[in-house]
Amino acid sequence: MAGRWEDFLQRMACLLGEEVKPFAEALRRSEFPALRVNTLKLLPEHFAKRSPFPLEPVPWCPEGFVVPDIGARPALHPYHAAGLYYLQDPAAMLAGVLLDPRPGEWVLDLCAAPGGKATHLAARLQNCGVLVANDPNPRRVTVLARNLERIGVTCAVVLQEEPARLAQRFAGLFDRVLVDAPCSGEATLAHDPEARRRWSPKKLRSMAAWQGRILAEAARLTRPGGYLLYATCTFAPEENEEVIASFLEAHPEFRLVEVERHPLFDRGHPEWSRLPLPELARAVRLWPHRGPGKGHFYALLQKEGEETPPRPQPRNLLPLEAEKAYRTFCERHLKDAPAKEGLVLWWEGVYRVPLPLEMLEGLRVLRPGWWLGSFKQGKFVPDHALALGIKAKQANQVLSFSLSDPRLKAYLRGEELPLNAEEGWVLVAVEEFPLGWGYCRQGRLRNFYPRAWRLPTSLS
Ligand SMILES: C[S@@+](CC[C@H](N)C(=O)[O-])C[C@H]1O[C@@H](n2cnc3c(N)ncnc32)[C@H](O)[C@@H]1O
Repeated sequence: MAGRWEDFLQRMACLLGEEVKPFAEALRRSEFPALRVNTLKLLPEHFAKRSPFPLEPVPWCPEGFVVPDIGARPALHPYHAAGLYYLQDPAAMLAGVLLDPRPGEWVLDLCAAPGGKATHLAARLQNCGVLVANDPNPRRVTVLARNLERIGVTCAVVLQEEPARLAQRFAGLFDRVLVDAPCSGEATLAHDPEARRRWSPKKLRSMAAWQGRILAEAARLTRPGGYLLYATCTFAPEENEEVIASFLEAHPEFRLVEVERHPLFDRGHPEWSRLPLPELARAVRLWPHRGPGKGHFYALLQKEGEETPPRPQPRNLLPLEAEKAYRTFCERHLKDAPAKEGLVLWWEGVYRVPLPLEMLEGLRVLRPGWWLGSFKQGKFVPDHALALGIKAKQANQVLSFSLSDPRLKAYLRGEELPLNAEEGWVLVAVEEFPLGWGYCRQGRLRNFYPRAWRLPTSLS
């Protein structure tokens, strides 16, 4: 741990003085888990009533809670599988609060994987509007798509693109843009040997140049009057105040916004920047020794002007046969069709897209929208994302387990279960929160819970 860690602390001592000791201790400490309640499924106060874990509120995020029990394993709880919460560092929860998207808006998360902040943005949108969740890393973007599905996000398009390609296509289109930039990750140095190996003062400069380039594309993507939030989980002024100072110098059409302050927020530090613009003090720094979480930097920027571009509506482009199969499924298994507009067939998948499909032409698309199911051999087969995006009361056949029912874990392990019900699709749930599909036939429930999510058989 010595070497780079010591170099890092020495640099931080120049900034923090005596405070570097509690700072270093806080970074070394193992954190309690923290979760953000998924308001697409239930309100924080309702979750608090049923929570199997003790909860302490995160001071700056009404949906956020620390779980002050080191033995709690919220990632393995069935509520996690049902998308009732997302595990997230408390400092990262401030992004959704500061950017604060409103239902109906068009929002872009440019560096979105694995989806902590994107799922928060979708929840604030109440699934109404458009969320473009993008990440150029092919492995990470797959995890992003899965997390959006688990949380029940139905308004998202998932892309795997470079920001410059998005800026060519979507310039001036988004009401709110988040750049949660790739950074040197100093907040994770104490526990991540790989981050320590990569870290060096020289590296901070090259990261800053990279961040500046991403931010410049994000500026093109923001509409006049729109908001752009820059975030990092690192402390180096090179990657924070200095990136914002250079950005403001090159983009006089943006101003730094003064945000509502919590007593635990520190300000940005102009005196740490080579370009000491006084307005840098409007940025927010969260420190790991002053509040929950490992620390973050945020700068909320607004573009001048006031122009909402036309928002083209998606059209139904489902071939007749596929539409018939989808409608037949809905009539038989659901109370009503959960999506009626913007239906498209993309490869074998039936999706509800939140924007016209032509807008995505030529881009690397992982999900053009909410994956309702697949059209195979003339039949509609529902997807996991459909189960997680609806309420149990919308399905005709529901098998809802209590937490103490041993069949619950058996289902999550992927096992087949005995079930006397009508032949057809069954929505499986925990306490009325959907978990996935099963298909009932001849007294057995075939298990369609996705392999990637299944509990290991060693966990009973
Ligand atoms: C700090 S992480 C994002 C975390 C994510 N926002 C969340 O809350 O879960 C930074 C992300 O930036 C992505 N990235 C790397 N290069 C990028 C680029 N040129 N443009 C956009 N994103 C990039 C990485 O793949 C990584 O997933």
